Amino acid sequence: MKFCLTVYTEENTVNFLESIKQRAKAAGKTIVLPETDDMRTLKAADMILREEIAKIILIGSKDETLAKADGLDLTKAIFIDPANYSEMESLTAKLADLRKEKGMTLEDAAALLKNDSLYLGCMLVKEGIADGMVAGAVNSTANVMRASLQILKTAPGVKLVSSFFVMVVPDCAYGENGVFLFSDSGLVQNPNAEELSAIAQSAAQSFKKLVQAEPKVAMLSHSTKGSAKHPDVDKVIEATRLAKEAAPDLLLDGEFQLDAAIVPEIGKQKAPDSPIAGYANVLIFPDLDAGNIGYKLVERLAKAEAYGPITQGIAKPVNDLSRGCTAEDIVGVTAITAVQATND
Ligand SMILES: CC(C)(COP(=O)(O)OP(=O)(O)OC[C@H]1O[C@@H](n2cnc3c(N)ncnc32)[C@H](O)[C@@H]1OP(=O)(O)O)[C@@H](O)C(=O)NCCC(=O)NCCS
Ligand SMILES: CC(=O)OP(=O)(O)O
Repeated sequence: MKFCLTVYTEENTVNFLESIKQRAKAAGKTIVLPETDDMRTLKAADMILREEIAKIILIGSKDETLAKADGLDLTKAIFIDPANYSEMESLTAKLADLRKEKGMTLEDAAALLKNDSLYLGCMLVKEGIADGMVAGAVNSTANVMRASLQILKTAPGVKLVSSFFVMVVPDCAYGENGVFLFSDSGLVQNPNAEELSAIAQSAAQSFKKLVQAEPKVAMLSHSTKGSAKHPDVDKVIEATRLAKEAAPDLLLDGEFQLDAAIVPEIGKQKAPDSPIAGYANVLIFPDLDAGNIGYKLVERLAKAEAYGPITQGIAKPVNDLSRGCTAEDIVGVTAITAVQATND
């Protein structure tokens, strides 16, 4: 089922999220939330189950979790307790086999699955017991991503896993009526030109899948079309060239300063020959410092909704959260994860 998202009103937050939730509901996917000790996660599970956005697996003891979840309805959650889960032995053998070249023994795998719910969650996704995982309310991004990268690996034909945020900016006419994709704001620390080009191409696909509109991709820099000279600028120019070569049909251009990328009048002034200057809805940051600082600025100062970091290029969807997230953020990222798990 497809929902048209090309028209946003000033209530674009509601439109984006509601559309994603409807698509998630129709998909009927199962998502594992491994951070069961976190109250925001339990509140999110309650909301997700009540709204029937996805089926939920919680990792941990059912009795202990229900005792903590006073006032919440988690009766429809599936509990997987590492202390008595029937598949533990088989998952242990599979994990040890997967990581044997890295020196992992059966004992190591058993200890990891028993003590680290991120690894157990990723194995549930790997084995198809869950369709995706959402974590990071408690764990750092590096820990969430390391577990998923080690177990799930990249999708076929993809060399690099990276991440993005869907930013829904209130009262904003820029981008897709205030909806943007920012990448990479969470994972790849210092991409070279080739990696930056890969990030841009993945981000365009992610935008198409989630926002269901035509991506217009801006390669961001502190320079617009040669206005500044520096090796950092050269990197973005080369990444732009590589991305255009690899995906000639993509509406992608650069290098742009942020204003030239999203403000039509400034785009026209600084880059008059560009087909997308001033109209970009996918913003590719030159490195993780810029991307992470950029999304937090827009989230905190413009009061934007920030969904992510969402992973792209991974074999199956595992998504991270900021440790500063709310229960509502977890609901949104879970819905996005369920949509990512679909084939449409
Ligand atoms: C995610 C992160 C931990 C990976 O770091 P790392 O040091 O490469 O981790 P590891 O060496 O343990 O790598 C784990 C595996 O993932 C692979 N991998 C790492 N990054 C990858 C990427 N971007 N794409 C695909 N595979 C990747 C490695 O090759 C390795 O595979 P292997 O163990 O099968 O050989 C690192 O990129 C990171 O810390 N990023 C920043 C996260 C962060 O703090 N963000 C800010 C807040 S959002
Ligand atoms: C995405 C991000 O910045 O995560 P955290 O705030 O948890 O570091």
